[in-house]
Amino acid sequence: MTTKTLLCLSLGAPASAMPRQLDGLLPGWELCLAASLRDAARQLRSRSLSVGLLLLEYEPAGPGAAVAAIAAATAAALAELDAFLRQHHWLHWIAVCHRPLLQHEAGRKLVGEHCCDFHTWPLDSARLRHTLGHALGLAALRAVPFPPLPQRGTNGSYGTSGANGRHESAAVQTAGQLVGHTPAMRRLYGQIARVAPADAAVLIWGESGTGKELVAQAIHARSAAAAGPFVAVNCAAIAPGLAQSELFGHMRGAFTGAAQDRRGLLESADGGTIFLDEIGDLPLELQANLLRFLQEKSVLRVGANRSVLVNARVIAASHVDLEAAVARGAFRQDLYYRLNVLSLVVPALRERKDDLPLLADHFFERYAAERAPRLRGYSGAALAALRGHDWPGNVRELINRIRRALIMAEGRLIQPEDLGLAGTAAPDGCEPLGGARVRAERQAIEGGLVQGKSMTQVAEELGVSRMTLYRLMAKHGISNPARARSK
Ligand SMILES: Nc1ncnc2c1ncn2[C@@H]1O[C@H](COP(=O)(O)OP(=O)(O)OP(=O)(O)O)[C@@H](O)[C@H]1O
Repeated sequence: MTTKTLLCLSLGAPASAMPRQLDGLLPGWELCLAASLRDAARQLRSRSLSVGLLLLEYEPAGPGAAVAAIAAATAAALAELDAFLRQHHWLHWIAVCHRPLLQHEAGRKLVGEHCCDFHTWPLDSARLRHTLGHALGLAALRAVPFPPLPQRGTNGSYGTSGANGRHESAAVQTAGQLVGHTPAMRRLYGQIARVAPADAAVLIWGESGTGKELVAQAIHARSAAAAGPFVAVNCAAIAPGLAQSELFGHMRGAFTGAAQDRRGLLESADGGTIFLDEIGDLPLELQANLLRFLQEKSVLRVGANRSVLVNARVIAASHVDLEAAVARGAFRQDLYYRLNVLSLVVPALRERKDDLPLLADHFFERYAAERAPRLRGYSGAALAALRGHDWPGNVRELINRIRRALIMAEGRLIQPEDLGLAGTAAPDGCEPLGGARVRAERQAIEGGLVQGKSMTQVAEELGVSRMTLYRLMAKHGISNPARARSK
């Protein structure tokens, strides 16, 4: 029997009340309990969940006090919840509340906008189970690997109304959390769908802020381990002295301060995926241990004399050239080969500028709670400025600029200066350097390949290693002509 998992977020009542309220109500469901928005966000980061039950315990002050008695504190809590639900809109939410909450405008709006159904106390448990089963079924339908991509209409529109009157079609909303419809992104979606079911390690390369963690999440969500945890570790952020115990765990007394046995991050990813971001920053000593884990699928806690079997898939990511790190002796070659079984390249934003309007609309909606209500979208000049910029910080930079604009904009439309991009729109007839650079790179590779030379020769002439040549070919979607000829 497959496990039915549910996030239960209870607000407005003591955390201890929740297990009691749900006791015996939902047999066959595994409940992930969260008593705060922060707690819920944490659960959503570490698990792949598609259905959420919102237990809204806000009660009026007393009988008859119904509508007016929803205190200011409750209104503030509802506003905070509204922002949270906007952020986690891909979940199917079902609300359980007291009837008076629905007589209050903020409560009614929140449930109406974010939830696919609601129930009031006292609960009809059979109907609740039916609703939850239905929501899970809908979520499973939606989880079909990357739904069809949005079709650009004749007027350049994409579906229902987005920030610029463009449509954010259902496809955009649900392609995991990755947004983009350019050939480069479509190629990436195809690669994600292909590597997800395999059990091998995956290495993701891409500049900082391109979305490597989202790609890792998308692979996890489509893998056989999707119901298990997704544990993300930033190798660059672990304190050097603690790295061994953080990753592999420790036994009580193993070192000063080890007051009890503690499992490491690898063990907590058992049954799921461990995402090792900035893998190039992992100290050499730990690289050896990680290699052992990849070979033996077991971990030895610090101070332990027996190892524990752990079944976790490893997805690693790097924004630095690991091959160069291997050449410098900063990264183990055997680990590099072990991790690089399946590799993906996430394209930089400057290489897929046709995604900018879609991404801009997406973040306009995602951070809607931060914007002034009068703000309607982007001016033509702002869209041109987005296109004219080179995006060294990639999607993360785009998010930061849009969030700044949502707060700073004074008019009804975002202007280039709100984005901090005044004067960056590409003047007619002059191509921004980023685009020109990418095109030149592609032409040089294609030029070398068509002359029937071996990959080693082409790599030598271009002044890069063979691995880098393969990586660049994947980035530009250039296939190996020798392989194509032999088909
Ligand atoms: N294609 C995309 N669609 C929607 N959001 C995206 C996309 N790519 C990136 N993002 C968002 O951009 C931000 C940065 O993405 P992420 O952290 O995955 O990048 P990264 O490549 O792992 O960065 P770093 O190398 O610095 O760790 C996140 O908020 C992520 O949600």
